[in-house]
Amino acid sequence: MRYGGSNVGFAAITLPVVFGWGGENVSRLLNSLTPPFHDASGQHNVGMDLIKIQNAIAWRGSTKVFDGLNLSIPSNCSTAVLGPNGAGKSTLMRIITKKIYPNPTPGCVVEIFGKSRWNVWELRKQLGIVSQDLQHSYRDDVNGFDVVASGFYSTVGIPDHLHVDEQQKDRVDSLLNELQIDSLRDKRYAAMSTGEQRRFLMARALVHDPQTLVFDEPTSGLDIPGIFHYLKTARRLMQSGKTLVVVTHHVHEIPPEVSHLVLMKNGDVMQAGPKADLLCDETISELFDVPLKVVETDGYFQVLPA
Ligand SMILES: Nc1ncnc2c1ncn2[C@@H]1O[C@H](COP(=O)(O)OP(=O)(O)OP(=O)(O)O)[C@@H](O)[C@H]1O
Repeated sequence: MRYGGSNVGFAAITLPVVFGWGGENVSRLLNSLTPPFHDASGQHNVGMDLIKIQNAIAWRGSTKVFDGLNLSIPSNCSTAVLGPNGAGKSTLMRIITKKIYPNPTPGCVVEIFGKSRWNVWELRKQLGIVSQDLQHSYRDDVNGFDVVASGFYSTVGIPDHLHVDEQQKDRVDSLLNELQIDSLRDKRYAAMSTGEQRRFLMARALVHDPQTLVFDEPTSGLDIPGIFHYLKTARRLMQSGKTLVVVTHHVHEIPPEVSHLVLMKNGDVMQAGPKADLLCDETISELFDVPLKVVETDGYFQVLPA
């Protein structure tokens, strides 16, 4: 089945339209404005932030979510952005995925891989995203294969004018196999369980083999085996050299390999630093405004009422 349209694609189209540009030249121009994050060998430039946001003011409807947000996520380790409901995590995700833009005030910086301007399709090749928004974007009748293949085009489904070639089909099939969802290849996405849908979105995020993946509330709606499957997959990805950013309000979603934390509260960064320093009773109690005890077993964390 073939489908068109996506918010992600919309964002990619919006940039050129807003600036009055069009075509491939746009991508070339945008990418030439700042130095590339990757050098000629495809390695990350050392010391550059993965995401850097400075002085960002952002609104959702009539709510001012960020009033001068400063946040940075390092490129040399995996990070969890942790915070309670309403902290601004989804809004941050929308800024990263270019679904919303902060007010264009002087001093406002939003850099991803060291670049402030992106062709969103190019960005998708380097940043694989699994988000709640994406999970709910697919039409009921799209099948598993198309969900994954649509990652090549950052679309939701495969529009009629786009073609999935043999090499792309092979890549999709190998990812379905890797994530153990090949038996669901032709199943309707709407008829899949939440956990199955999440695995298809993970495969979709991996089609370009991006160095960096962003998982937004990755275990929301999953049962215990589903949570363990996510943790196992996330760990395997990090052990194979990928960088993960996990955006969550649950400490149990933070795999042992994640070493850096950004704690968000009330639209601001409360603290940021090594996980070992921040995942403690006092800091996590302050973050969630409730007395909590943090327990750790084999690098996995959980919180209990204090
Ligand atoms: N569409 C909207 N219109 C108005 N206010 C909104 C809208 N979406 C979010 N907000 C507000 O923006 C603030 C930040 O919300 P956001 O969804 O970014 O937080 P969050 O950390 O992702 O929360 P959660 O963990 O519950 O998903 C909240 O006060 C929320 O009520």
